[in-house]
Amino acid sequence: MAEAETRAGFVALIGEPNAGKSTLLNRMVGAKVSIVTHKVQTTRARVRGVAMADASQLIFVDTPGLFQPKRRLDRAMVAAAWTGAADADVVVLLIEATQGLTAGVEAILAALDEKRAAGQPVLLAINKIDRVQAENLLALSQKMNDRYDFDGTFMISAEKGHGVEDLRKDLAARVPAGPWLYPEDQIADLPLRTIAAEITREKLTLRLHQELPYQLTVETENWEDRPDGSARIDQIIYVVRDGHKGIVLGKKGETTKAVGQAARAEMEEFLGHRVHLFLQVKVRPNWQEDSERFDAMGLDFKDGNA
Ligand SMILES: Nc1nc2c(ncn2[C@@H]2O[C@H](COP(=O)(O)OP(=O)(O)OP(=O)(O)O)[C@@H](O)[C@H]2O)c(=O)[nH]1
Repeated sequence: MAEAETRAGFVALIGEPNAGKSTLLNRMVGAKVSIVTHKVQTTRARVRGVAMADASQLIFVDTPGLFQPKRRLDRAMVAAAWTGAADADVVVLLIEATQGLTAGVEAILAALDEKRAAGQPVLLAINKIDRVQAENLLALSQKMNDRYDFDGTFMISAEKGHGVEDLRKDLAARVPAGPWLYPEDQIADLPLRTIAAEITREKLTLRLHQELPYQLTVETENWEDRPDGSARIDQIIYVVRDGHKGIVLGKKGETTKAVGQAARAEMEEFLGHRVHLFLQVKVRPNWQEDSERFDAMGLDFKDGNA
């Protein structure tokens, strides 16, 4: 008997900030490749994870949150999101059951009407169903399907896992027949340096709350694998103003120290070996306007129409 036919394809997850894209990706892929926090707009790099579903390989393009672009960097993020969606074999629009058909979701649907490639299937996944009543959910599903011709509707809780298997199975059947594109054990094609920088940025965001989450960036400057199996990782936290340096450092450097400890622990868990992490805080004014940095973050500025 012939073996099951292999399939492989790209799946774009799109949705408003905070819809739960990273949570869903992590659950599908089964490893923490995209950073989840309670803050909106955490996905700055284009993160892809690879999930296996029966004989199918699903390559997820986790797009940055789609929102109204204000600065040049933001426009590049939106362009990156659409680039991912345009190339995908299947698009999954993730919305929040608690929010429903918001103006933001409307804007995405309008953009989909315009940009959707011929024959490109678009699925609707209503997320966070653990937080709403069943009858409200059915009404929302009806409303969404009246508004847009979805190829399928799934009700899920990315966090709790409800409905995720059904979505995975459906995606597995939709991607085209063909050889797998990634080795089976490969979970992400993001460079480890970027993942390490994202981990530190997540810890900073959690620690600093309201203070300046959107105005700093983290870069991994140096990574040295040591003969004893550990790694020395040097990172720089860039802030835009001198006054921010003190906030990031904290009294006697205690904020940076706590961030470093939390980030190191997570890096060790992710990498499976010991890490010596060194953090420095530097001022770099207007990094958001610095187009050279976009490539380093996985964003293609050329598509940014800025
Ligand atoms: N109750 C509940 N919360 C969820 C669920 N899925 C995600 N969340 C929470 O919603 C918040 C946002 O989730 P993320 O996965 O970071 O959302 P995102 O769409 O990737 O957000 P951006 O990176 O800002 O685009 C987090 O606090 C999650 O824990 C769910 O099924 N139920």
